[in-house]
Amino acid sequence: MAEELVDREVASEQAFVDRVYLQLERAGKAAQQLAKEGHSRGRLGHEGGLVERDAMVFQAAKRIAQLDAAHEGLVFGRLDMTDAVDPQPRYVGRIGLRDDNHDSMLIDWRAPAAAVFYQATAAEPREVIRRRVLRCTGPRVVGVEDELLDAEAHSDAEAAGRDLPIVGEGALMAQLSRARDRSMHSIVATIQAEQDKAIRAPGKGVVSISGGPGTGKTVVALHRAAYLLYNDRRRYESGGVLIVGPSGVFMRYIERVLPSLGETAVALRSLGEVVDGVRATRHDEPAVADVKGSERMAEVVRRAARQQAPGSPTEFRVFWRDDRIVLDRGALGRVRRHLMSQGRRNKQLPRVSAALLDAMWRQVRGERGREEGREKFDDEMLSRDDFLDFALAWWPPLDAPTVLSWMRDPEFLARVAEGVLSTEEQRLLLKSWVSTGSTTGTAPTSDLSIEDVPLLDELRYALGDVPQKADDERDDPLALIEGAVDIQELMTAADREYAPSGRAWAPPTHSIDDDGFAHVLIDEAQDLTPMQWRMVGRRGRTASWTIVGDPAQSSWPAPEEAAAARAAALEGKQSHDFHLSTNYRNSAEIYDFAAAYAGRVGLDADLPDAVRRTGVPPTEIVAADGADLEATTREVVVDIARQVAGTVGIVVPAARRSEVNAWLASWPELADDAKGARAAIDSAVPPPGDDRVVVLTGLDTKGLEFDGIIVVRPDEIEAESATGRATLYVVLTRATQLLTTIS
Ligand SMILES: Nc1ncnc2c1ncn2[C@@H]1O[C@H](COP(=O)(O)OP(=O)(O)OP(=O)(O)O)[C@@H](O)[C@H]1O
Repeated sequence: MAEELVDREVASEQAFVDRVYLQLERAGKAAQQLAKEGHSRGRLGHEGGLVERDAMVFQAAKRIAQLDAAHEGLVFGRLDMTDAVDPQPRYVGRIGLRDDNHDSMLIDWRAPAAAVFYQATAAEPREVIRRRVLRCTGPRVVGVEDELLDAEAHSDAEAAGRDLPIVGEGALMAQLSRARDRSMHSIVATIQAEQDKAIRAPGKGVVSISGGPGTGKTVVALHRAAYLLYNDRRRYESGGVLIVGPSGVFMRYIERVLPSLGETAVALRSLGEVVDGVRATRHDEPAVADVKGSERMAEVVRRAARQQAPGSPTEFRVFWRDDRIVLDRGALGRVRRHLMSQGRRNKQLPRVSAALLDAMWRQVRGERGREEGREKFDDEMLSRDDFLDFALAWWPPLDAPTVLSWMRDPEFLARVAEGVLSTEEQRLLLKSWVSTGSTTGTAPTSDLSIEDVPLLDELRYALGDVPQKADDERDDPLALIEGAVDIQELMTAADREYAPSGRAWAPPTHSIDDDGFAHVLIDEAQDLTPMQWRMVGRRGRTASWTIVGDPAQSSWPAPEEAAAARAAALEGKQSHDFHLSTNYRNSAEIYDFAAAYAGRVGLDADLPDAVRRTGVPPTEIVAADGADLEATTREVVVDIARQVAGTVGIVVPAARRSEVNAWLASWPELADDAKGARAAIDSAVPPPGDDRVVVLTGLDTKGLEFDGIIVVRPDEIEAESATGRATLYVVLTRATQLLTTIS
């Protein structure tokens, strides 16, 4: 009987969903037609036609992308309101859709009219009688889950002849028990009231979202980005939304959420990719990372940017009429200081020759020379190759990688780090740089570590962009120093923000003037070093922000220093704080185990309630090193991979990663019968395809989740760095179903 009722309800929802898909197809065709018309207008050739074409094609393409992305679970919610408000059902979906009469068929989940879907509760039903979540696979309705919010209004409505049966076991539990795959999914159908508040907070100042593990901070922040884009598309699409997360693996884990919500106009960057054109994926060892992340590096880098280029000339001599002119160290030092006081180094390039000529002219004492005059003197010098070569070699246009490579020289580093870094700290820096690249010449950016990127960015800002030359001078480096240069007009973030809409976020330009965004969203913010805060701060000077984090999960050892850098990055902006209190990831058994660990080692953890019980507590196993450890790990991994349908993470100390990878490659049963599980060979590179089993270090697991977690040698993970206990706490909070530790 109950099954029949469910079938009947599913069938009736299917009829509505079918109508929606039909309408969607029509809307898609109309958009394509618009695109086609746009193209043929462009072919007319006149300028007006082209502008019109761009606008139309863009709008149409955007609409098509939106519709394509919407294909998964397009309709997910239904509200039945009290008679007084609306006797007709209201449907909520990933995008809004109207029928041919322009009446609303589907309400966009971000629209004000959809807010009640998330905010109504049994305590405060807000005229909602029944909230229904539709579970769909593509266009097929496979189930419905109802919640009765107002029993009194329900019996009134039924008495008045409306048929509102309550079926299912609750959408949230069904959603939380699903097997995990390699990407994060959107939660539009089951956003909880406290999460909804953070998602819909106004796009002003800083919205800060805190909460313990698994409370939905990441997924809420992503839905917030979609919400902001929906509500102020012009501002955020033209100004750009920057989303920063801890690692490349994490960015790939979350990258599908926004497109599935119909949004593609965002820049998703890991901390190693924040600077345009740079992509670092390797971490330095913890002791080195601590030095590179410290705010003190800003001073070291600033000094480096002011140093004379190593190997550049220190003297220039020339005869002119009766005078012997010598620019010696002292004279050049004065010119250098004068130029440096005028602003960023590269910005001074157009002034270099004039400043040198000033200093030289002062040495012209002879009568003949004086009589011929300054103008003649300048003309003659500027036509001499030796002068121009000198000027260019003495004040060359510099890029950040080059100056960073200077710091690989111990003497140079000692000079710029004096009084700021200890000898031991300098040794650590040198060790990390010398082991990865040459000590001379320009440095490639390909061997940079994630911790080098903020140093590079700091240098970009200390040096300034090399002024752009006019097109006809582009190939002539000397054009830079021959006085007037046509500096390309660059748009600031504010210009872009208010540029005519219809143009998406501009592509990377590598120019610091184009670094700014309209919104900056930082995930796992507790891990940002002071230098990383400086880097992201520069991208959000005029932006609104969303900042997400949990201090107990922090792997930065000096929290006060990071807090100060964060405050400086957000200076003058008002903060609105939201706190999430329910853990949706871990089973209660697993989270209790992790929370007990946090208490035992003295972490000041924010402890959420875990709402789902599985009846399976974590397992602790002891194994001796060597063959025993491998055999035990193998047994546990194979067992867990068979028990869970989704992903499995083997978390190991960094020093054991290659060892465990080698084991994995040699275990045939993983390939054969553990339900399609195969071993990933290197966790630094995310495995291809849909491998279910991966090997990760503790730091790699930040922000991720797996159905099963096996922790190999937790004590070693704990001892790996000064913040190893926080890292192990993170590791223990990654599993949705099964957790085993092997000590
Ligand atoms: N309202 C919800 N409905 C369904 N699933 C949810 C909901 N909120 C959170 N989740 C799920 O809970 C899990 C944890 O979410 P998320 O990763 O965003 O948490 P987090 O707070 O960022 O975690 P951590 O700080 O531990 O990395 C995800 O699988 C997410 O989809």
